[in-house]
Amino acid sequence: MADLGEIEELVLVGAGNMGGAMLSGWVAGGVRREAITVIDPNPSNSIKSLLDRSGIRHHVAPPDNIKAKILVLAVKPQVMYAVLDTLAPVIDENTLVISVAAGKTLTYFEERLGKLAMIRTIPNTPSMVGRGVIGAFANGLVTEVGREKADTLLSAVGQVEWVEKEADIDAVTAISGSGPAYAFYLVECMAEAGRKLGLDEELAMRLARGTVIGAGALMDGSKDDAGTLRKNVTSPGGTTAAALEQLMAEDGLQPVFDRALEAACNRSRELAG
Ligand SMILES: NC(=O)C1=CN([C@@H]2O[C@H](COP(=O)(O)OP(=O)(O)OC[C@H]3O[C@@H](n4cnc5c(N)ncnc54)[C@H](O)[C@@H]3O)[C@@H](O)[C@H]2O)C=CC1
Ligand SMILES: O=C(O)[C@@H]1CCC=N1
Repeated sequence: MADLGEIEELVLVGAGNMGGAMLSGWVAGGVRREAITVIDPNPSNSIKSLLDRSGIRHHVAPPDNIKAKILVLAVKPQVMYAVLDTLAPVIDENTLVISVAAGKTLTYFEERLGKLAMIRTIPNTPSMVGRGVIGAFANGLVTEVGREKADTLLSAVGQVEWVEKEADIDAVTAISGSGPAYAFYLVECMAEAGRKLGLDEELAMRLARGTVIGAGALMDGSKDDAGTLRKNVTSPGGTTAAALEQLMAEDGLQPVFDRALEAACNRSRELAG
């Protein structure tokens, strides 16, 4: 495992939700501030204050006095094309490129940046609190050392899962990339159902939110699988069984999740172009 303190010439392009989360993780994890350059024409106030506090170099456009050893691309897929056109000054043949953009394939990057060592990743928003899940795929030009460095950088914000086939990244995007939204939607639905049962709206939200947070923490500390944890809540003939009978009626939520994740996976493929 490489050491965050040994990272050199790390250039981050786009310091929004994802780029900003990674930047915070790197700073907290010990990447030297001199090793980082941020390129973002319009960083949020919180990122500006992190940059000011930590004294990290910041540019509104790619400077011509730095060659990135590692270049992290964290702009929206829709602006990626225009951004890639500006990056020649910060890239050479030794640059390792790491993309976090949904959908954008390694072929897309190779066609615009040339044949470089490249890693396509898909993180998720819990990366903001160091609890992300990050899917990653490396092309054949990534060395063992490059992969270790990338693993160390990504591990600063969460759990890294390497996949063997690039196509799997679309499915990873559908589960863990977009997945936090499904969990938040579950909280919204539980709270709304509680409100309909007569509870104060804010109380219902506190109960739903606390329950999902608590269930996550319980799962985190447990060796049991999700099904066993569910069965532990479910007394025969009790309240949970009554609720699950509704949730699992006919095929239950599975067909809904099948359709939802298929839609996300397809959208990820569409974003490739
Ligand atoms: N938000 C999410 O849950 C996830 C997002 N992603 C991917 O992460 C990437 C970034 O998404 P977010 O962080 O959510 O977007 P964001 O909008 O929060 O951040 C994008 C950042 O890029 C900056 N930017 C715009 N034009 C630029 C340019 N020409 N040069 C440099 N920086 C520029 C913006 O000022 C902004 O700070 C996207 O490609 C997205 O697909 C991946 C997984 C999850
Ligand atoms: O919705 C999106 O396209 C991005 C990628 C995964 C999560 N957010």
